[in-house]
Amino acid sequence: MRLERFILEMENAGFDGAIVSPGANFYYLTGFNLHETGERPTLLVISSDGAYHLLAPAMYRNQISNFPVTFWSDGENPYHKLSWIFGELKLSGGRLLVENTMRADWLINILKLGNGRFELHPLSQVIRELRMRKDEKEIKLMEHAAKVVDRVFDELLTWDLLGISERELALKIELRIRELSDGISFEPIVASGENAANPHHEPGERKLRKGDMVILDYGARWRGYCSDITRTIAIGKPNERLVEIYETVREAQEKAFRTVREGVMAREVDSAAREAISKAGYGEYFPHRTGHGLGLEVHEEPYIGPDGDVVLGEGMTFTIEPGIYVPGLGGVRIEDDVAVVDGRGRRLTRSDRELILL
Ligand SMILES: CC(C)C[C@H](N)C(=O)N1CCC[C@H]1C(=O)O
Repeated sequence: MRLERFILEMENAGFDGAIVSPGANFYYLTGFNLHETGERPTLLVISSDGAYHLLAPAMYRNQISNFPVTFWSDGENPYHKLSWIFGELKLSGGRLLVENTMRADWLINILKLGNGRFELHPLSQVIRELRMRKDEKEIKLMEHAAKVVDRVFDELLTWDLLGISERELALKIELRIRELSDGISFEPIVASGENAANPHHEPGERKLRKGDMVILDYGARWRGYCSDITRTIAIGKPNERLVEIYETVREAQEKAFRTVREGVMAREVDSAAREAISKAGYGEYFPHRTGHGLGLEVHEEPYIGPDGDVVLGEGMTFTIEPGIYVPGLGGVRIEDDVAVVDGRGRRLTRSDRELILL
């Protein structure tokens, strides 16, 4: 069980306990998807002695079973109950891990209860090692999420794209992802023409026209796990320079993928892509890392950048997505999701990477 493995790691690292609020780590450890509790304090308290207890709003009563839990109702003070939980778990002080993204008001109240006796550290310090290595079941879920985005890509190539606005196309992509999966893993990016020079362009009213290169970046979620794909397509014949840029990015992506194997540093994958792009004279137009870990979150460890000091290992899953962005002209990005399986890189997304002219 994940929670037991986590407790072991936490104890080995010399921590007395952990406090986890809703989010990917909470889901990873409990299996409960309580992402919507908002401002209502919801906290998983774990002691390195092996005991754990959840504090949750009473309105989530039906979503939590077979787990030690104390509910609080609107109008009650949840921190009185949290204080009781600390007592039960004998957590009166010491070194505690806390969720990196915990709300400040919850954190302040926890510190008050600790009365100066808690020394807080980020949870990621211990949980990152567990989260980074996916087991077979997790990889299967990610494969499913990847299949959904591949299918959406196949389908969108049959849509009438000439004259559609970026916003409309992003909506159509989102709708189709929602029909085929549990939802989107992030708001789709549709960046056409000169807008494609912005890696995180927000789809707007610009309509797709002949000669455009269009970056499409979108993802699906399946049973908590994410996919993330980018393809760049051309509407009619694009300008020669953009075709050259496309081929450079395609080669960079391929070279980076071929570098993936167990024992290689994340930064080696990044430099394979970066070198190919720099050699073609576009180094200054590649402003971001080559990729990022992917799993319960769309951005997680290991990060595949120039400073990537993680040694790639079995079960790690990440994207490879080099890009070139030239202001006033446009841009190209090609992205696949990759898993390290049997020591080698395996592409989870498999859509065509040749330049497609519509
Ligand atoms: C959530 C993002 C928009 C997904 C996207 N595929 C992505 O991760 N990136 C696009 C440009 C670089 C990269 C990033 O690191 O943000």
